[in-house]
Amino acid sequence: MAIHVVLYQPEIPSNTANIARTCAATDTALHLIRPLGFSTDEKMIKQAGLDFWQSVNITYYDSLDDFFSKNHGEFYYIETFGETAHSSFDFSDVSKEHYFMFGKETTGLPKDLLRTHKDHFLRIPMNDHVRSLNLSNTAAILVYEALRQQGFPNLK
Ligand SMILES: C[S@@+](CC[C@H](N)C(=O)[O-])C[C@H]1O[C@@H](n2cnc3c(N)ncnc32)[C@H](O)[C@@H]1O
Repeated sequence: MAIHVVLYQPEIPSNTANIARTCAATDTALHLIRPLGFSTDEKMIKQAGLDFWQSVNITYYDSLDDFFSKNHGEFYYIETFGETAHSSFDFSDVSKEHYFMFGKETTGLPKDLLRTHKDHFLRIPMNDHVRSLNLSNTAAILVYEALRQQGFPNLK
């Protein structure tokens, strides 16, 4: 899988459900870093009507360190305080693993990631009428930007 969505401690179930649907529709891997603000047990998934959940390639992690120790590739941090537009990087190489990490709804990504990865922090351009975009919209924007650059492989 060349495209990966990584959610850092997501809190709102409907956001993760929307993102999981996007991942299911685009063969994108989903990585969830705990703690999660909701349960993902079978009963909850069934009650929420998430019939696509089983077709998403989901991996769970106990911490950021756990995530980084198990994944290798190009990491991008999608955050309002990024200084580079999200479309400025080349995601077109399908032989590479592109990881897009998104922050939690209330507080975003940990600021200390900036110290070592500042040049890979990407912002989706917007004005200052709102503090941020909805998390699930931002994931869809990044996934589809990467897919557009890759020519929408295996999608119709
Ligand atoms: C609701 S935002 C909250 C984070 C934000 N730093 C804050 O505290 O105002 C949740 C997540 O959505 C993503 N996000 C929202 N708007 C964004 C934008 N314009 N550019 C990049 N990422 C954005 C980021 O991944 C962010 O961590």
